Amino acid sequence: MLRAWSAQRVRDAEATLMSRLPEGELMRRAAQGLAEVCRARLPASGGARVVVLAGPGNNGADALYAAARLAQDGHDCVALQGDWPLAIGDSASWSAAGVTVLAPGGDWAAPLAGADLVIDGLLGIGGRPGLPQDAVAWVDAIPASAYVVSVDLPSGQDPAGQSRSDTGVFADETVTFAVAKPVHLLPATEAAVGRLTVIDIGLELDGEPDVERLDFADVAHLWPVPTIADDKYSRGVLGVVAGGENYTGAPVLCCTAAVGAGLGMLRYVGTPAPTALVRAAIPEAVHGEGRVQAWVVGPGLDITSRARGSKAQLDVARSALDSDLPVLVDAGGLDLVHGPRQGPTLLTPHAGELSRLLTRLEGSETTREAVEADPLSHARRAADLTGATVLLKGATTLVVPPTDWGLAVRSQNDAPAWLATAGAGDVLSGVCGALLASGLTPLDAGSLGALVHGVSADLANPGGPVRALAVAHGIPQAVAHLLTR
Ligand SMILES: NC(=O)C1=CN([C@@H]2O[C@H](COP(=O)(O)OP(=O)(O)OC[C@H]3O[C@@H](n4cnc5c(N)ncnc54)[C@H](O)[C@@H]3O)[C@@H](O)[C@H]2O)[C@@H](O)CC1
Ligand SMILES: [K+]
Repeated sequence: MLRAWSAQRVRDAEATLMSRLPEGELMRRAAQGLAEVCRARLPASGGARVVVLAGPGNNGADALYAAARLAQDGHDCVALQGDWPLAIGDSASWSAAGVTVLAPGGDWAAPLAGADLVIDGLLGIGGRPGLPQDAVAWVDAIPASAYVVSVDLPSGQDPAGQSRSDTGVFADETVTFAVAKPVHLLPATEAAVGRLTVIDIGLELDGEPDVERLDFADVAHLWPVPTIADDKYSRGVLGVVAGGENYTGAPVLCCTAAVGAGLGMLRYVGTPAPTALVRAAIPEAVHGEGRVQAWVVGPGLDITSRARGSKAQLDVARSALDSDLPVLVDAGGLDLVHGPRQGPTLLTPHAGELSRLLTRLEGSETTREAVEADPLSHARRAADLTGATVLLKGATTLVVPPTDWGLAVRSQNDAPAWLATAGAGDVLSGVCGALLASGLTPLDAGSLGALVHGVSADLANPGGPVRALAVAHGIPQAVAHLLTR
């Protein structure tokens, strides 16, 4: 599990540790780790051009110290200083250490254009979103051929990871200290981070983190692997209320994925046309209402439909939501959510569905663009209003429990971009529903389901396009791959 703590909690822990260490020791460790990573990216023979974007705070100091070490290897190190005093030393002391500091107003364009490696030490966890004025032009002029290493975080991006800045740095690699921070894992900022390297500086953080990410090694701990004592009922029976006369594909995708995830049994409740398709595609399914351990309500469900069988199907959907069983609510089923329900609940909207849900529940308009600009706050609002865990689908998928539970948010980024395709959400609902039926919490079912869904997409056609049905069919192999790796 990858864990991230907020900038404030890292600062508090740093302050405690610093009071027990010689002055400057933490920064020495940070700069040493940073220099080692940069060294590994540069030719051992020296001679590369390294350009430091030296900010006004300790982030800039880390970068300057690291550059001084690279200068010892024979690299040509230049630091750009903006309209602010350097955090540490002056141009004479850095020059003695092998780093040429270009004062504000100097000709920075030529050295930057020739950079092999850029060390972005503008802002770290003390940064507010946005860049210092002088640095905007520097960041814009970083050549595409340079390898950009951001110190602690890509400068200009929000350390809390809530909002994205298009003018901030987009790094090839971010070298952070002690632990990851939310900026590294959350959807608004993760794309700017590049490869993430965490350097041990002897700082331990404890208590519930702010953000968590399941990794492949977590699958073996969480996945409900059956034992010889199990039977089909003990492994979990899932009821799926999905599809309608106009939406016949969603239930096939959802049920295929759910059965493939290793359910004990699946019950399907649909209208005539999708029922015929589910009968043909998933012979394991049984049809009609009956005892289940969890429900999936909503893929391809049109609650306004008057077609044959729709009313009876909707009655089952409503009674599922009225029950105290775990329910995953997706797509059309989200229109049936009015507030907190009794049982464990996982809502799985995409940004557009979340904006509509919030608009309806709050009685004032929330746009899709607003959700996309700050996914975490909006998912949290929906979780707080409904008492449900909210899985917000996207390139990075968030799984957000209500604030007063005091739990970390999960953020999963396991899927290739090819997975942005119709039907992928129906597959995800089937996998997560199967996990709910086996007894996992909505938080675990959502994040583990998102991970397996992404891995299945990757394995279905590494490096190329995937269709949702291939992802659904690939779930059993993806689970085996993760359990036996
Ligand atoms: N605190 C510690 O013990 C350690 C800190 N380290 C480094 O120190 C960094 C934090 O240092 P600081 O607290 O000095 O903070 P930063 O270096 O992140 O930046 C703070 C400075 O930038 C200014 N600033 C912030 N946002 C701005 C904006 N948008 N536009 C213009 N100016 C802005 C602030 O007024 C302040 O002068 C970490 O990210 C890490 O790189 C490491 O050396 C490890 C140890
Ligand atoms: K930085």
